[in-house]
Formats: sequence, structure tokens, C-alpha cells
Amino acid sequence: MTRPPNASGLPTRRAALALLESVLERHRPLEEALESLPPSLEARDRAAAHRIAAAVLRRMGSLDAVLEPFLSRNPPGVVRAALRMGAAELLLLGTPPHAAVASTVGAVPRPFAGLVNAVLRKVAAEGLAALELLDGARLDTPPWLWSAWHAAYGAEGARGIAEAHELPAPLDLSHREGAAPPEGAVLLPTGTWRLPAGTRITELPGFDEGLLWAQDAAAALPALLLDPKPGERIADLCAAPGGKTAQLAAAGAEVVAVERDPRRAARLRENMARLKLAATIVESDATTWRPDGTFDAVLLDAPCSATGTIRRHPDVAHLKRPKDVASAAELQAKLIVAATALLRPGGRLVFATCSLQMEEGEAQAAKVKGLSLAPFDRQGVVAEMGAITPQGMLRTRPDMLAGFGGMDGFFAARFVRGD
Ligand SMILES: C[S@@+](CC[C@H](N)C(=O)[O-])C[C@H]1O[C@@H](n2cnc3c(N)ncnc32)[C@H](O)[C@@H]1O
Repeated sequence: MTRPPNASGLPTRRAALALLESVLERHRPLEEALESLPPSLEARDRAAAHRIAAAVLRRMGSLDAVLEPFLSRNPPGVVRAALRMGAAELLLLGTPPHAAVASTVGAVPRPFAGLVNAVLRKVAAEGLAALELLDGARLDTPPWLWSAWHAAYGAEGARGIAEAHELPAPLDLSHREGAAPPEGAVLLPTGTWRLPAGTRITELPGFDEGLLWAQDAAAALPALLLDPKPGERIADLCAAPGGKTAQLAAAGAEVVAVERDPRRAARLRENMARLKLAATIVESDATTWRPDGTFDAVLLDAPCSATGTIRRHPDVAHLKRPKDVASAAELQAKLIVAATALLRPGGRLVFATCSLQMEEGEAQAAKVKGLSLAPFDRQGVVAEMGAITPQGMLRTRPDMLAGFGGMDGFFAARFVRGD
């Protein structure tokens, strides 16, 4: 009998190693690394490689601590990556030990096969017990993020956030009116439909018909809180891939969506076409864009460090540094000035970021000039989740809605322009 080409599991492990090398050595985002995998790789191998690489990135500190006692010296980069990968399969992903060990051994250069085999056999035998004794939340969180979250949210908050990062995020869906919830979907208090992690949106009924789009429950809140009205002229600055543009357009607003990156603008166009929603898409830098006329409202979902999305993008924890927070905050300040100039008197601005860092949230909002803060309602479902601050700003964290499986970290504040 001929074996299918990937029965050995080798293409998956080689692809997972390539993903880890891209993120950890070449500092490229995981999504970008996935796009660079060979087109010949089968979809299920690509998905499996993604799952393995994401598990390693999510729990890397813990995996290294488990491996440490079994290593007499620091192994070369590719061997360490393979050991992390094998350990993730054994301890986190439930791969049968024989398959995990054999396929990882097959993926490393021959001279290291014996070492990898011996270490992974020990991990298979003793690793789970060792893992349970570790402080995973602490080990898997870069120290600078741990300190920043500690300062912002206290010891319990920092730990809650880090613990929420240990598990992959579910698939959250926003939908158009008239869509039916996919089988098994849970309705969250905020209106988002939630399906288990690993669900493929492209296979859901309603996807091809343009009735659904993927959007974390927290990411859906800023556009909701902007409260778009039919016929309002709204500028969506920094718009791709378009989750919020779709919400605004679905609410009947006349949307102008501005995106600087041409490739991302193309994705925004594709997404809006699939959803059969109308928006004027402008490829431009929002800091210098000067349209004719003013807007009733502006949604500024600004570029940021994205530390609120670590559950979905565990590479963020390895790629971002404090200087990235500082430079993103600088750009956000410029974008807020540009957004302010677009508002008609009485017009409103919602400034949002998917960051857990104060510099990109509360501290940024406190520096806004020429607009008045219009606090969000302290009643209603969002407030009941504990996501409205005493100042009336939105602050979600991955440990909120814990009973439902958490949500991304997001910040939003609303402002109005005086007459
Ligand atoms: C956080 S993402 C936006 C997500 C989007 N609002 C959504 O809901 O799908 C930020 C976007 O801003 C874009 N961007 C960054 N700087 C920009 C600028 N100066 N002008 C316009 N777009 C910019 C990025 O390319 C990226 O697509």
C-alpha cells in the first residue's frame, strides 16, 4: 500500500520548524511566516504546523524549563526548536508519544537525532509532572510585560491576564442581520457568536454568503460603542482588514475607510465584497489624509503593540519590545490630531487599540486635546462585564468573560468635538 506523502508527519514538523525559525530568529510575525510556507504544503499540514508553532510560542518559557534538566549544554538553534516542538506535542497537544518523538527526530539533522530522541523520551516519561510544578503564567510572560501589567492591573490582574494566555482563543463571529447562528455557537452577552478554538470560519454555513466575519468579542465593542446611525457619515481610519468597517456599514452608515498599506487595503476590499457591504475605501496615510467636508463620527482603531491579542497571536509576546509601545503611542497621538480635524462640531471620535499597555490606552486618552471625553454608559452588558473604567472608558482584558473563554484586551475612549 502506498502511504500518503505526509503519513510520516515530516512535512508538518519541517513547516513548524520553519515557522519557529521565522518568528524567533528572523523576528517575523507568525501570520507572515505562514504565508511564506511552500504552496505545495497540504492545508491540513499547514494547519497542524501552525497549531504546533503557536503552542510552542504560547508556552515557551514553561517548555524550556521542562527541557532544561535533560540538557547538559545549550543545543544549536534548530535542535532547541525541535525539542520545544516535540515537548509541546507531548505535553500540550496530546500527540501520541511514538508519533511525536519519531517525527521530531526525523525533522532534525542526522547528527542530532540521538540527542533529540533521548531527551524527548525523558520528556514523555517525566515532563507532565514537571510541567505541573511550574509557574507557567510567569515563565511564559516576558518580564517587561509582566511588570507593565503588574503596574497597570495589580498582581492579581497581571496573573489573570497571563493565565488567560495559556489557552488558544476561540473563534468569535460578528454577523449580518438575518444570519443564523452556526451549530454549537454560544451567544455572548455582547452579541458575538463563539465557537471552539480551531473552528474554520471558511467551512461555516453563511461564510460564502457573506453573513459572517471573524472578530474577537472585544474587537467588536469599539464600533458598537460609537453607536453608528443609518446615514451618518463616518470615517474609519486604519481600517484593514475591515471588521469594524463591516460593523459600521452594516449599521447603515456611509463609511469612508482609510488604510495605508496597499496589501491590507486589498484584503479590506475583498472582505467588504464578500460581505456585500458598501464603503468607500481610500488608500492613504491617515495622518495626512485631507478629505472634502467633515464627518459625523470617526473611528480610529489605531496601530499598536497588539499585546491585547496574545491569545490569538502568541508571537506578539516574542516580537514586541517596550520601544514598540513607545513608537506606536507616538503615531497614535498624531492620528488622534488628524482624526480631530475631520470631525464636524458635535461630532464624536472613538479612539481604540488592541493593547493592554496604558501608554496606548488610558494614558494616551488623557493627553487628547481639543475634544471632551464623553464617558461610556456605566450600565449595560459591557459595564456588567467590568469593562468600563471609573472614567467611562472601555478596558477589556483576556481574563474577562472567563466563564465563556475570555476575550482580547482592548481599550476605547469616546470624545466629542465642542461647537
Ligand atoms: C489595528 S489594525 C486595524 C484593524 C481594523 N480596524 C479592523 O477592525 O479590522 C491597524 C491598521 O492601521 C493601518 N495603518 C497603520 N498606520 C496607518 C496610517 N498612518 N494611516 C492609515 N492606516 C494605517 C495598518 O496597516 C493596519 O491595517
